[in-house]
Amino acid sequence: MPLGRSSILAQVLSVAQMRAAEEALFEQGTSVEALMETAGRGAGEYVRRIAAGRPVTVLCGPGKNGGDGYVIARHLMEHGTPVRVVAAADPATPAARNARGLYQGEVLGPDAVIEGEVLIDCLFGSGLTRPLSDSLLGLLRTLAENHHLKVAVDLPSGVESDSGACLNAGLPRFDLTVALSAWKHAHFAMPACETMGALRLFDIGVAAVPGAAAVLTRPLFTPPPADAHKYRRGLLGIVAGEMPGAPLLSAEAAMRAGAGYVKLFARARPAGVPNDLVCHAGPDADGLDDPRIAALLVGPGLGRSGAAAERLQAVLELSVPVVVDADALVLLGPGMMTGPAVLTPHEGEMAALERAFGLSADAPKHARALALAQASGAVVLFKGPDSVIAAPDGRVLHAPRAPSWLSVAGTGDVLAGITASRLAVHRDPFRAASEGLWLHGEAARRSGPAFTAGDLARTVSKAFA
Ligand SMILES: NC(=O)C1=CN([C@@H]2O[C@H](COP(=O)(O)OP(=O)(O)OC[C@H]3O[C@@H](n4cnc5c(N)ncnc54)[C@H](O)[C@@H]3O)[C@@H](O)[C@H]2O)[C@@H](O)CC1
Ligand SMILES: Nc1ncnc2c1ncn2[C@@H]1O[C@H](COP(=O)(O)OP(=O)(O)O)[C@@H](O)[C@H]1O
Ligand SMILES: [K+]
Repeated sequence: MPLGRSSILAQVLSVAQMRAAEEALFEQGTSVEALMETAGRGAGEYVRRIAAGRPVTVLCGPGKNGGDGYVIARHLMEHGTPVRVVAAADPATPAARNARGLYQGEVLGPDAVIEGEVLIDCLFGSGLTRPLSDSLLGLLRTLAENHHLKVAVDLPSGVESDSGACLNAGLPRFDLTVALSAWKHAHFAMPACETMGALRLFDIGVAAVPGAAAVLTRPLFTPPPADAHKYRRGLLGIVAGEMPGAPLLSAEAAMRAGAGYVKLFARARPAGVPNDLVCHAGPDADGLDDPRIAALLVGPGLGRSGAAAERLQAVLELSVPVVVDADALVLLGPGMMTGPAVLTPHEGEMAALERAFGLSADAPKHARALALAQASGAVVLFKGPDSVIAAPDGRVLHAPRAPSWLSVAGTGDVLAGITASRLAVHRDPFRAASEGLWLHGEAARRSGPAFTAGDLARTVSKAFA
């Protein structure tokens, strides 16, 4: 079945994939000029609305991003918005030269002193290959300082499309970034994504690209079937360790994320176990061989001692679908996982895993997640302000920005609990990671400012709404 337009619009493309998708449109008879016209008019309409009659300065570079800028300027002129262009360099491609030729308005050189209301950055887009020269960086920064509202077209100049790296220090921040034709990795990767302001995408009709990454969109949740019972909805076992607080937080979240039954396995019943959480007290691995267990969570509060490592080994040998988080990630090595698994590292745990699996950390975040997924055979949910999910089969999902209030102790335990709960429901690790990450972000959005991890865990059921 062909993909619907909204699935195609969720795809996230590398520069090479973007060029290939563009080539496919050319082969169907579209010209570069026509594509630039569509893209420039689309972005121009966003600019016209946001400018609301205020004068606009468009900074144009030599490539196609600059070409888009001349189309935007012409669109604004035609609709009565005052506009002028600052040309940082002469157009260097036939399409950009054509766009400049069609624009009849004012074009100033890079030395002009300009102050104004709205700045449009069309200096460089996805074609940026090296840092901006000092003079171009100076021009961009001066214009940014002298305008109130700043809009980047496709990408802010100075940002590397495939990695989200900022190739210069001191790049300006934008209020809005209008992506053209498809999302790029940089739109979701730190540090670039933080400079972009609100994100919008303008569709120019590219087709689905096989193997492309995608943005995490709202999953489809259904209530339990009419004949559901607690075991059919999934029994989740949470393996406690040396510190009781973290697995209790995971359990609070897991009980609200869909599993029919959440059971805490601890050596002794910890203080503060809520009445609605069943606790199985006994020695290591006691009770974990219950065939009704659909999924396990191990790691939060586990500890890093020899005893903790043995406990982890015993859990992984059961080959039950498992979420491996926190301390367990630091104890994990090649060959230890025997069943379906989700790993949920933050940056520090990722670095430990890369050492254990002999992987390089010198790559964009999504590529690091994918390399670990392929080396370990597990789905990897690499957390942070720019969380990303990768599967061994090559699927990659970027999360949209989540509230930075999540940067508080214990929210990782909540994410692990939600993800494990989803895994107990359907035993599909990639789906569990996607649903877990989405519910976690949505619970954070619904929790308002300055929440605790406990508040977040108690908000998870509302995120289903
Ligand atoms: N891919 C598509 O389907 C479409 C792309 N369009 C636009 O085309 C853009 C990509 O165009 P280009 O590939 O021409 O790339 P850019 O416009 O980003 O510029 C690349 C040009 O600048 C040079 N360059 C790169 N880094 C430089 C630096 N630091 N200092 C000086 N020169 C540098 C390159 O050698 C190349 O000549 C997109 O971002 C988007 O705005 C749109 O026009 C329409 C459709
Ligand atoms: N600045 C931020 N913006 C958005 N999300 C964040 C930010 N910082 C952390 N998070 C999220 O919060 C959670 C923190 O998890 P983790 O680092 O394991 O903390 P802990 O071990 O204290 O639970 C992760 O899901 C992470 O993606
Ligand atoms: K730009």
